[in-house]
Formats: sequence, structure tokens, C-alpha cells
Amino acid sequence: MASKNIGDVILDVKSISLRFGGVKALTDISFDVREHEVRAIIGPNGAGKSSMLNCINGVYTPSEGAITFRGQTFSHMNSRQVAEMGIGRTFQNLALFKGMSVIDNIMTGRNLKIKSNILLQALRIGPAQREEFANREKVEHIIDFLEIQAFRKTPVGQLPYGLQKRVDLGRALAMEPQVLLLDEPMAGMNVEEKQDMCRFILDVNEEFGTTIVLIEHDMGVVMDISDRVVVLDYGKKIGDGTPDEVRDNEDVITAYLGTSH
Ligand SMILES: Nc1ncnc2c1ncn2[C@@H]1O[C@H](COP(=O)(O)OP(=O)(O)OP(=O)(O)O)[C@@H](O)[C@H]1O
Repeated sequence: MASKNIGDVILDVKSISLRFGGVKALTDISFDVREHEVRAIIGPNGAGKSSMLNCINGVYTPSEGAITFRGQTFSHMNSRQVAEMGIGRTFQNLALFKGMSVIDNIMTGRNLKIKSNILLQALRIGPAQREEFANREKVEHIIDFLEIQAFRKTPVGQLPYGLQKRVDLGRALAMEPQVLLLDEPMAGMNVEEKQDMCRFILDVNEEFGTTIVLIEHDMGVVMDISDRVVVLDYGKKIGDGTPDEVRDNEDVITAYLGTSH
């Protein structure tokens, strides 16, 4: 991987525990994410990866611990508040409007950025009109960046799965997040689609300077594109380091040998 300027800690996860009734999904998890890095969270099925992402994203409230984003600590924020702070995400099961066009789906990602009131927006006058032009311009830039110009007006449900994942990425990028959480961005993709998605993730990281936190099952991909990797198993952290360090970690090897991964 080309050297890049990895900065200070932007996201600090401190002693997070999460329970679902009797199930301990996460136990005392701590790790940090540095600005501009690609940070992966890996682990066997049921290890707690999605639960961790959902805590960062405000979907779940941890039973213990706190998360600090750019110096601001939170443990009870909802998803919208977290998004407004600058943490965006994509979803394992696509959260797109299948009947709407590519461009309109990506525009929904701009909702958080809209400042004019709803009446001005409906009348498309004054600041609302200028704002809509600016939003359209941003969205068109994302469409060019993701090389999906040919499908701008196509209903998302008619696109192949790999392209739908790309639109989902575009929707998340439209909110201009500082940290982007990607939940299995390569799941269900063929080799070519995976290669494309890897390229786009690295381009987002390099060209937009976006910090990336991703969950991914494909080990080849994780080891290729990540700067550092956190490994979870049964809700506990068993490894944390560079791809090489994690690859040589005995606990990680044991956890993975005991599963189908
Ligand atoms: N909403 C929920 N209610 C009850 N238990 C849950 C819930 N979500 C997750 N769990 C449990 O918490 C544990 C961690 O699950 P989680 O989905 O976070 O793991 P994961 O590593 O993302 O798994 P996978 O790779 O299969 O997606 C599992 O034992 C799971 O059954």
C-alpha cells in the first residue's frame, strides 16, 4: 500500500460492552481509529462485528463504555445525531429505494446537509434553489467518481447487485462523512465487482481523505487494503495491529482455524 499521512486518533472506542438479554455481544472492547486510515474489524460469525459498528453508529446504546469522535464523547446518541457529527455508513443489506433512480437515491444522502426550510424547498425559490443546485453538483461529482454516469436515471432495483452496492456507497459519500463505516461492502460480489469496490474504497480514502472503518469477511481484501485490523471473537478483542501482526497472532489463527473462514 502506498504510504499516506495517517493522522491523530479521530475515533476512540473505550471499554464498550453490549448485552442482548443473556447474550454478551461485546465485552470491554477498546480500539482507536486514526484519521485517514483504513481500519478493518474482522472475526468469525457472531463475533460482534455488526454490533460494534451499530454502537459507533448510534443504532445500539452500549451497556458500558463510551465512544469519542473528534474529542466529543458520546454513549447515548441516535443515528441521526451521529451522522450529523460526521460518521456515515453503508449497510450489509442495502438500504436503498429500489424504485427510485440512482441520482435520487444518492440525493437522499444530502438530506442532512439541507439547511433551507421545507416551504422554500417545495417552492424551489431563493436559497433553497441555490442549495438544490449545489447539492445536485455534489451528487453529480459522486456519480462521476463512482463511474455510474450511464445509470444515473435507472431505477436502482434494475441494477446488478455490485452496482447497487456502489450506489449505496455513493449515498453514504453524499453526506460528506469524515469517517465512513462500511458493513461488508464486498458481500455477495463476484471477483471483478470486489476488485472495483476495493479500488473505490481506496480512492475514497485517498482522494476525499475519508477515514474508513470496515467489516469484511474476505481476508484477501482485508489484508490488502487495511492499515490496521481489530479482531473480535465471541464478543472479545483477541487481536489488534497491522495485517502482518494480526496474521501472525496465535489467538487469531486459532479462532479462524476453528471456523469455516
Ligand atoms: N438484535 C439482537 N438481539 C439479540 N442478539 C443479537 C442481536 N444482534 C446480535 N445478537 C447476538 O450478538 C452476537 C454478536 O452478533 P453480531 O451480529 O454483532 O456478530 P457479527 O460478527 O457481525 O456476525 P456475522 O459475521 O455473522 O454478521 C451474536 O451472538 C448474535 O446472535
